[in-house]
Amino acid sequence: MVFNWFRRQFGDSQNTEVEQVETVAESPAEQEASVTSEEESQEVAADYLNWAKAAYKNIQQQQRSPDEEISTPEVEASTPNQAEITIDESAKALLTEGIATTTTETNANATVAAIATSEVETNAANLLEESLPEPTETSVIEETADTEAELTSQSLELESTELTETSPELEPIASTIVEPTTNAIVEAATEAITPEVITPAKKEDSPELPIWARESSAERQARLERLKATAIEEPEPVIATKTQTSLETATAEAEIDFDEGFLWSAEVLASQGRRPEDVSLEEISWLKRLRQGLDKTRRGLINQLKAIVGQGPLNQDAVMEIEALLLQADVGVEATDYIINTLQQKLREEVLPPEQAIAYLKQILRELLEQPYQNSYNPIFVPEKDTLNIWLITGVNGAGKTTTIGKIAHLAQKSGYKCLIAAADTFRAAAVEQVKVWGERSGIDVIANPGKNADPAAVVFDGISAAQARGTELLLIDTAGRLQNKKNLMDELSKIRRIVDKKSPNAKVESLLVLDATLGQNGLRQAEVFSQAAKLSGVVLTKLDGTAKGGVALAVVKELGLPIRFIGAGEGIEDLRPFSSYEFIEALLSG
Ligand SMILES: Nc1nc2c(ncn2[C@@H]2O[C@H](COP(=O)(O)OP(=O)(O)OP(=O)(O)O)[C@@H](O)[C@H]2O)c(=O)[nH]1
Repeated sequence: MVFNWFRRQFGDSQNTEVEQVETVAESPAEQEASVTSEEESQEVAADYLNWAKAAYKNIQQQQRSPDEEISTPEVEASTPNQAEITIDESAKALLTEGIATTTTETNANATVAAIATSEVETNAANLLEESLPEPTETSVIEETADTEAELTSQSLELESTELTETSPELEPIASTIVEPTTNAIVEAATEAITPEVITPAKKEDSPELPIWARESSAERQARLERLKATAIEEPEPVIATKTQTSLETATAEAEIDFDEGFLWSAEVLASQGRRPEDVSLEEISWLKRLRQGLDKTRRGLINQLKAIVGQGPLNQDAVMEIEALLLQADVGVEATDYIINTLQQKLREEVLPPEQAIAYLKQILRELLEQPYQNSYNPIFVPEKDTLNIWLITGVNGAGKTTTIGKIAHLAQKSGYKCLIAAADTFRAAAVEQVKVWGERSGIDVIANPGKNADPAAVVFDGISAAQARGTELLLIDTAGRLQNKKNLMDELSKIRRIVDKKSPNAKVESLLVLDATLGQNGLRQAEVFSQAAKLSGVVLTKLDGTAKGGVALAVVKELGLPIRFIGAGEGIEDLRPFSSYEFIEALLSG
């Protein structure tokens, strides 16, 4: 059975009404109730440990026989609450000395919620009468599409000054675009978008650590070794029974350690109602990478927040301190105000101990990230099987568009979708070459036009023709981000959209904006321009690894009202996953 990486579930159900395992946030009262006694919290911790052990054992089995069906591991623990508690002495020691304290914030009563998927909105309203580009030569990389060969190439004369690779600016430069219909549009420079660079003040690490991290790392390592020795079988060498790609080999050979990162990842998955026998090393590794990636943002936040929030009702000084922390993490003014007001209201009513105050804060942040789902955005963002889904990928050059396309193509391929890429960012030859490289990496064909100054609209046309001929399920279109002004950008994107709607009126069309998280608040200005130019379905937030501005995710949602659909936390092909507000906030604020 294929694991659908977009749904994070096995199977490729074609239902639009899909069931999704979802964490239902506990109310603070429930959270309080769940930590009434030390004994109970130890039981919850023991459940999580059992879950982690079962998942670890299952992953070991997967590594031993990658081709075999995943079988249910001997240790039965479908959810933490149902898990049998059979813990040896080492595990008990580990529990009593720490893990229990970390579980109080999490949702041990994860429930399965059915969420209806609504039809993807298509923008048929803007369908205008426009002649499509005239057919000329087009090449298909890797494989020639046996399609309606009336494919097109129109010269697009553009005099543009190339911006530097690292600059996200859209410079105002006079340009001339010859439309496929030969109507020349001469645009004078109108607007400039010049991001400011805000460098947040660096925060020193607070010495305060969660209890389970207080012991020395040597002691902790020894404890974990004891646990492994007594409770977990050592993995046997991997026996590959099929020809593996380099990626598969890398995954199969990856180290699997029953360490803190594994325990944390297991707890996050278990809290969402996942079953240990359905969890793969890739999922665990991703969570570990996400947490590691958000390390810089977290270090500036968590310990100081704990120190402030734990003091009881917030006075004005404390509020200002929290405000400053959130703003430094690039959470933005609007989101910060919302968070502070909500938190303050709660803390006025009752005094919460630090752990519970943090749990409540997590709930506020999760709810904030999920706000767009209450206003017309579908929480499920999954390509529909046996249908042509067209995803337009937009964003300024350098934001990570090409990389994102490669990573989504990889996810699609792993999830059993027939995928194709159209390289319609034709402004820079290197951009097309990069898409080709990513296509090769993920084994996905790329439709491109080898000619200089090829018309992006023509490439889109060709891409759709090829996708229709091949029964493609997901067509990813790389669009240009480096247009000289807002009018050009809007014209370009709306032209592409018109072609998509006209050529494939039944396709499920989505537009994703790729934003570079390291730009923090400055990225929001780009987002505003793009959201005016295209009806966006959501945002892909890239480069979350290594930035202290991870809080920008909250600003994106609060200020633009857009949902985050994917997050990228690294340059590798596996370093992008569908966004989960629960996992993001756990990674951002884990102790
Ligand atoms: N650290 C990190 N780097 C990333 C991530 N995503 C992309 N990058 C890097 O960002 C740089 C720009 O990425 P591209 O995908 O080429 O960006 P683009 O928007 O397509 O820009 P053009 O290639 O100029 O069209 C590359 O060096 C990527 O490896 C990420 O999540 N983390």
